[in-house]
Amino acid sequence: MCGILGIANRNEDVFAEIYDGLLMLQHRGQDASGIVTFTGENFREHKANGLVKDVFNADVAKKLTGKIGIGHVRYPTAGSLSAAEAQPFFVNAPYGIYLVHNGNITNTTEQREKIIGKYSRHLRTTSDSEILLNVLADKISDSIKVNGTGDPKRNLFAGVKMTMERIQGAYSVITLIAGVGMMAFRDPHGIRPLSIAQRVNEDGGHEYAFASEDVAFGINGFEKLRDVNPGEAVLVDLDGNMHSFQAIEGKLTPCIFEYVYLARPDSMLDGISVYKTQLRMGQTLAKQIQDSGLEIDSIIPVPDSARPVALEVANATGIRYREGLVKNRYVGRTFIMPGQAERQKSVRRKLNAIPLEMKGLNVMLIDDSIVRGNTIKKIVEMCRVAGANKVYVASASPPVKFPNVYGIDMPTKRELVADNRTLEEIRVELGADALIYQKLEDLIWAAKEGNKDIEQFDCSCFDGEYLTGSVSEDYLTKLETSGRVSDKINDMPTAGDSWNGSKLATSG
Ligand SMILES: O=P(O)(O)OC[C@H]1O[C@H](OP(=O)(O)OP(=O)(O)O)[C@H](O)[C@@H]1O
Ligand SMILES: NC(=O)CC[C@H](N)C(=O)O
Ligand SMILES: [Mg+2]
Repeated sequence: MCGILGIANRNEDVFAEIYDGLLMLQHRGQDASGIVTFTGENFREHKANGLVKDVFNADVAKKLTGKIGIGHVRYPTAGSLSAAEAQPFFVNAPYGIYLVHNGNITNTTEQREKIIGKYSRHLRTTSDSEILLNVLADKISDSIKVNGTGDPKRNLFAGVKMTMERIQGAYSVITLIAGVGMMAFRDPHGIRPLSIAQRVNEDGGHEYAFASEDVAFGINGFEKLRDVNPGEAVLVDLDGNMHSFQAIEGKLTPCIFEYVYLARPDSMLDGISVYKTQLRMGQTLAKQIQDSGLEIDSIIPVPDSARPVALEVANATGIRYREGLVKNRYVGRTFIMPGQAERQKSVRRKLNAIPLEMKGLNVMLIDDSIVRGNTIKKIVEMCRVAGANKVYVASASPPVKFPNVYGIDMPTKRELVADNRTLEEIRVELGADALIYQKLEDLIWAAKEGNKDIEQFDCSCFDGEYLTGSVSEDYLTKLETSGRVSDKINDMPTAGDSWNGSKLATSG
């Protein structure tokens, strides 16, 4: 998961608004940030590894003039952690296109070969997003060859259609095109979120924005219009007009993990409130906790993301809710930290138990998810040291058993604590006195209640069912052997290095 954002203003420079919007999306990626604006003649770009607040400063703000621009916060799922792979990415033909991407492309090996071999293009990085951009550029060029340069909109939409026919995986994308405008598109399954917003400016003219989550709109006075449809492309031209094109027929199957952990609770994704979904997850989990017959003194959330679920578990069971773990607000999300050793250390830095809420008590810890088990294992240990009598654990989502190939960096089975273990074995591994997992059907119910038109969710990390093509056993084996992107700290080309095709064959 990354965060993407684009704003097209009519009168004012856009940098400050993109900056503020990216701050609202920071939870989606903490490794790198980037913004590019278009002045009417030139692009102005700045990107680097780091948080939004650290990457941009007043000098950069002065340089990034222009009324239209796009931005990105990165949490890598392909390639490496190199600063050269921070987004946006650029190709200078046709038009000059910048691209930001949230998701993960699964047929990169074959597409990389085509780009380098058949189309004689050069790729500078190991990023899947750079491949996506080059395929898009090729396809727009193909359309220009047939239709001429007269109608950029026609060429862009035709290019997106052909790209969607060639690229597989998950992609929510915003592009900035010199002399044309800003175009967003979403893969035919709509796996990652993307929405459109509108604002009426002082002259009564309409201005538009795109963002991964609508939480990025309000801060700039935009109001959400709708989600981008799966398989749809939407262009906002430099005159401020919006055009939409259903490039290929889509079927919405959004990633259910967005509602569990990735998105902010104050966001609405595809018509579903993340917060309300989490409350419903609390109701179903409460039933299982009640049925377990465990004697529980207090319900304690693992801050931050498990709070809404735990609150509702407490309401539904009548067991008191207590804040037994204090979070150090200066340490970021640990799940998306690079490197396993780093993640384990940061759990301890991040959370501390309150002995008063532990001593002699039977506590039920609630977390939104248990992935590698780093977080909960350390917390169980902490609660025992703080004097808890019994430490029970409940996860608001089912066991994570399968790699995610659609934009969450959990590519290998072996790192998942639920892999190849029975419930009892997981409990022992985590050191808990009891362990309860949400049932998948209950999680699906909790999300679906928010929008009954959605027939299916992408639940691949829970059930191993991959809804797009090209996720073969072979692809998964390759992922298993190449490991997590965020562990490839020693595998980092520096900004400006070029990587050749053969080096990249293993990078998914
Ligand atoms: O089993 P693990 O591999 O440890 O991962 C699961 C944990 O990671 C996430 O929390 P994180 O600390 O990233 O962020 P949060 O503060 O938003 O809950 C998630 O909420 C779980 O607590
Ligand atoms: N998490 C994401 O959406 C990542 C986007 C892209 N695959 C990258 O690694 O940079
Ligand atoms: Mg957490």
